[in-house]
Amino acid sequence: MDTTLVLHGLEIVAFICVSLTLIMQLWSRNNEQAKINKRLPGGSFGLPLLGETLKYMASMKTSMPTFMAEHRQKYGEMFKSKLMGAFCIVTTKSDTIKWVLAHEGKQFVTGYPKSFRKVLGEYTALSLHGEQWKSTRRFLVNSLRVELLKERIPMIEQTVLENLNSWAIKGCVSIREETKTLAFNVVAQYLLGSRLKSGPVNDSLRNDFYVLTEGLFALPINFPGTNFRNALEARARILKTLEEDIVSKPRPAGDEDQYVDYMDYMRKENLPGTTDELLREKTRCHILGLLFAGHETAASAMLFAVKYIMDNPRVWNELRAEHDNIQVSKFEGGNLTWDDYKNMRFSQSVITETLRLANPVALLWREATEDVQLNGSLIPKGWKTVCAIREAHHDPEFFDHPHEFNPWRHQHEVLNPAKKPPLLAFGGGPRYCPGAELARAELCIFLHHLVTKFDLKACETEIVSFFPVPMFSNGLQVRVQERDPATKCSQKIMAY
Ligand code: HEM
Repeated sequence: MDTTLVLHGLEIVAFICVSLTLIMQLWSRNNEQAKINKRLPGGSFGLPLLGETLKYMASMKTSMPTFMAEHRQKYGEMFKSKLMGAFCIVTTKSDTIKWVLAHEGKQFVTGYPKSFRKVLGEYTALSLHGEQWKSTRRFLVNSLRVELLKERIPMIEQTVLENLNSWAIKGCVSIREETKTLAFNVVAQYLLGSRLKSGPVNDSLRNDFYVLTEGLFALPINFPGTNFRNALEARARILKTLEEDIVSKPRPAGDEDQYVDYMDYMRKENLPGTTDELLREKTRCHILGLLFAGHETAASAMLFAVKYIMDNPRVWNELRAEHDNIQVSKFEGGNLTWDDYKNMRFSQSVITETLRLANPVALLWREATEDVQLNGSLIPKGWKTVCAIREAHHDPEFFDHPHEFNPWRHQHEVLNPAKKPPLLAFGGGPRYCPGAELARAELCIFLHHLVTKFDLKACETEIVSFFPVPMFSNGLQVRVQERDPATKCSQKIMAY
């Protein structure tokens, strides 16, 4: 037989075999996918590439976001979706969310979207997992511990007073701007001592954090003019400022400095592969992450607390009575103490209710490290699990009239303990916010001086929205006046 003919025949056989194998593989993969799909909860992946991202963002930019509630109604408490470029299972029920958060490092690890990790950096706590995260976490918990916080109460009070005293002079203020400045100054001093107290470096850093926040959950399109690109550039400027304007300058005597402390600590931890250059980069990134996490969240909580107490005279009066009582109990207007803070019970409920309705963190992101079976549905390995805490905070099963601002619902003595509302404002499980107590203390001190010294009046009607963070259309413009002397108390107020 002609050898060319034989070779030709063999080629055809080989071609058929390869094609058959490919078809079989494709078929089995489709089969596998079909089996997985059957085990996924209901839901929709939305548009190709974009998924449901734009739909979610558009909903969060309104005053009454309905994306999650509508999906929950249609598909149940867990549903599949595609958000920020990732296939995900969204959970909206507090029990399920708590379970997911509690299994950090086991079935789940942190899984924030690409834009978030790129903008905040790979070395911030929320991007790290495994041993690197554990050692950073130990440092965080230690540096934000209660004993240290107690010592810093005078510093926080001083910073609050400096900020608030300028309000009355200005007359009409943007509460968003003012609370951003205040919260930034508190956390900057907490971390870096007096170096960042005020001035042009402080101003430029704060402005860069505005830009950075806008890009955190933007589509990761690295093109001039996009929010993502602007945020990356802001990040680079922040890191440069930290290195050149803060760290390289001599530390004032008596200042604490978490930058140096973190570097020393990580050097001692001696994680494999850590060069000196990498250590400096990690440290800058760590401080950037803390400055961000510590001020954007607390500022947002202060902003919304102001709005809610202004809109609810009964709350304002009860809050004022609580703080007037504390004030008259002090000798000649002495400074606030840790015990005073611990006595601000109604204020704590106001803060909790503010965070329930307008938590600065709407979604917590995890990634499944293995196939997880949850509530009868599958979360496939490698998929994101999105914990919708804002939605859980509006669950009518736990919160009557969930859209109403009602701080009294958190006063546990009047609650049936079995129905204690599930609060996830500071997360849960091993990643529970290490700055929660600092944030609460700062907010309480802020409320104390606000309601005891000033009367507030809204300047205009503003529209609220919740993306990328909760905010008001004009930053909440408020007319601030010294408190009417007729309402000042000279005696302890007994009944409130
Ligand atoms: C009202 C204010 C605050 C709110 C609502 C808040 C909320 C949260 C939430 C929900 C988490 C968990 C994220 C997750 O599990 O994925 C978290 C983590 C974190 N928070 Fe806060 N936070 C606040 C204030 C602060 C402050 C003042 C600091 C520090 C100065 C801080 C530092 C951090 C850090 C470093 C983490 C990451 C912890 C880890 O990954 O182990 N936060 N925060």
